[in-house]
Amino acid sequence: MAEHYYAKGQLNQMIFQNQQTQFSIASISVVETDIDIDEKDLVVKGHFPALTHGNDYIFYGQMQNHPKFGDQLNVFTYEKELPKTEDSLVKYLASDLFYGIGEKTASKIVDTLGLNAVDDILRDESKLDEVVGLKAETKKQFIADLRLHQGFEQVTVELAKYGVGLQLAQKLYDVYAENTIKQLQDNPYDFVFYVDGFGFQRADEIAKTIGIEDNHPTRVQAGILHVLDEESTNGHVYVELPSLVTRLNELLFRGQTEETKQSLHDYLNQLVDDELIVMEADRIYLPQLYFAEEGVASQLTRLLETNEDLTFDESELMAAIGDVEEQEGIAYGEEQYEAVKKALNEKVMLLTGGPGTGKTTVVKGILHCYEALFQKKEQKKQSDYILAAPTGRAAKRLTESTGIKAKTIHSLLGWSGEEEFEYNASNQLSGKVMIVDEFSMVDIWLANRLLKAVPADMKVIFVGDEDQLPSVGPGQVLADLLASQSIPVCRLQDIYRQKNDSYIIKLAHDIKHDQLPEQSVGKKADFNFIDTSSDYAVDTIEKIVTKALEKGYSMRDIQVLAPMYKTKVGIHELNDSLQQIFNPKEESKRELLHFQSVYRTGDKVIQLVNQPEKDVFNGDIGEIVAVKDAKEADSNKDELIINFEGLEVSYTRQDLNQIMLAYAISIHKSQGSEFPIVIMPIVRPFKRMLVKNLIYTAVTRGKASLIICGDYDIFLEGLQKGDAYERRTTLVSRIQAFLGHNVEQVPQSAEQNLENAEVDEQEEFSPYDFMS
Ligand SMILES: Nc1ncnc2c1ncn2[C@@H]1O[C@H](COP(=O)(O)OP(=O)(O)OP(=O)(O)O)[C@@H](O)[C@H]1O
Repeated sequence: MAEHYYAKGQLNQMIFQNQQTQFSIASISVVETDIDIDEKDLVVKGHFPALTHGNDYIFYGQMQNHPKFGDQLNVFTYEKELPKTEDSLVKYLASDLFYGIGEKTASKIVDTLGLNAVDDILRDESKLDEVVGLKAETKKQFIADLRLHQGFEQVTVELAKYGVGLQLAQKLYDVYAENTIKQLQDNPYDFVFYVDGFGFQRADEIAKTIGIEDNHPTRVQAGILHVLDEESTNGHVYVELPSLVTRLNELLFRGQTEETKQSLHDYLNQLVDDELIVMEADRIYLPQLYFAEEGVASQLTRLLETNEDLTFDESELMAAIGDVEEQEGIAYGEEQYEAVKKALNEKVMLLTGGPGTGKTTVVKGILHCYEALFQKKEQKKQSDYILAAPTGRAAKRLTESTGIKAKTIHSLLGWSGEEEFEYNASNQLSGKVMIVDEFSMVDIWLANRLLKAVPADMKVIFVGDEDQLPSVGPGQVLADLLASQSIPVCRLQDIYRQKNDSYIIKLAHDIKHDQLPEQSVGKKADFNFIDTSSDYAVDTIEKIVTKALEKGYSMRDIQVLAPMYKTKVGIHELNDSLQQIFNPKEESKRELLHFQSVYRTGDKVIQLVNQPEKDVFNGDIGEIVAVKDAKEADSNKDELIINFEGLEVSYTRQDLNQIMLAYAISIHKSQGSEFPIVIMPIVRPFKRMLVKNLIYTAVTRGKASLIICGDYDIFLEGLQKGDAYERRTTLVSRIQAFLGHNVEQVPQSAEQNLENAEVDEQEEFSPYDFMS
């Protein structure tokens, strides 16, 4: 901090304040400074909370000359000195910072406890009992507020010494509160795994400052976990030893020697002994991913080997299918009929096929035929069927198409968000048939959890499109199950939906089979490719959206999909522009500012993470129905109320990083959903991201209309890049090993780990614990 200037003073006026980001500009009247200025007033600018009158503040930072506003102090950190007179202390305690404390109560506190009231209460909460007439609730809230404000300020001052500015300090404080500094001194690497935006390099610099040596186990261990974490964020289940060694040497020991390389091996062995990583041959796993793979393989083996066979008469099956055909007004194709039959016969089955091949039709057939053949004598029991999907929207679609309530996998398993799943190996689900749709989206960790909860007499049918993107989390479970050739499969190839006039379906299947027109196909009934450069893509999309709205389509019908958040045609930019069209600013619409975003009543938003306790899940799309300010909300905090298909959920500012505007969403987030109109920019800045299964996933989201705008050559190039998302997994060989096919030797140490009673303890971590 030596290079920083300081200025001590009192607030004249808050010029600007963004409550959420805490970005503030204020004018202060200076009483003491080392800055060479003549005026008494100084503008200070940076990330700090609203200042209150009557307090002394000390700001540290760099001077900057703003062309329009003149000299300003760019604040790096600040300290607040507590009020020094009884009057100003009363004003401070009666300010908006302390909920429920008015001037009368504030005076009482100061009269009773004097000028040291704040310090005394922070040291010993029972001091507040000396103030007569304070309700228990008020006391509790006051102490919490005091700790929040005072604690945060103390922490920011300390953190500044380690080069951590106010914005990051706020994030650290949200997680560690008053333990922030202790955690920093014990193990700053912890921040990398639990605080969004806290990088390994920064932790490493702090570690150096506090004297953690290069070869210190804490550092090396953090480095290894960091590399494994990054790899799992990219979808990989393991890292190969040579590549881990290279990465670690780069990360930890620039200018490595053979000696450090050797010690790295020693650390790896130590970590294996401590069960913090698992090594199998030359592969290194985070334990939770290793055990998830083992779990999926062993659970599938259990089901395949123990589940009972069902027997039924073929003529009865034909009669049952006949009923469904009559109901639906269609004739089941041969492969569809075979799929229904196989699903009834097999204990576990994979049903895969591109769009419009009749996966849903087969699911309906399975449900109807199971009921007709095996529940003949009983009353129809819906409780025998479990239908599930990885996202809320996919579950809703499945419910609509089958007439049976489908749940998200998380809610099916009873996830509370923090504790274990309610349904697990020792408390399994009940039912006879489980069908899981959109299975390509299920990652290795969730697949393991799901399979554990399946009882031995339940049939399992996994439905998915193998050409879509793999799961966001690690693994590629559907692709691996198919590749294992150990589980019965039905692949539907014939296309039924809008057989003659749907170009979307034709395009999807052409992409799948690598048959692409060289020339832009231009306009079709349900498809259009509009040539445009990246400079005009946003404009073009705005025009298309405006036209669609004029034609009577609603915000819910129209979905823009893009592969990237940044760049001038990225999701953020698109959302900013499209918000003006879909839901422009109006007097009557309330707004809430959050970082760079404005949320207003009527906005379409997307949930970005699973929140099982609120029953909202990653990818759910909702609409803001109310914006409340703190005075109106029960929580006494600013709130957004979002309606997700009838379910109203409230979000305080703290929760707002869980949502974003959803006029444009990522292709990854669109998995499992379909929209009447899909608009997709395919432009040069996206080139790096565009690969076949990404484009295929986007194309297959459009139900009635798909409009691509951009550069046809970039589109073709993307479609020719097929393997960019290949993931490192070992599920195929594990399944084969468990089933006794093509057995690969599992090393002794891993076997021991498996037998070890601590396996369950390991599994309590989820890969999400390591992913931001
Ligand atoms: N055998 C058939 N004869 C006539 N129409 C059929 C047949 N099978 C399916 N269809 C129709 O084709 C359309 C697509 O079928 P379905 O929704 O079952 O396919 P899907 O594979 O689930 O498609 P998607 O993945 O795109 O949702 C539906 O309208 C369905 O009624």
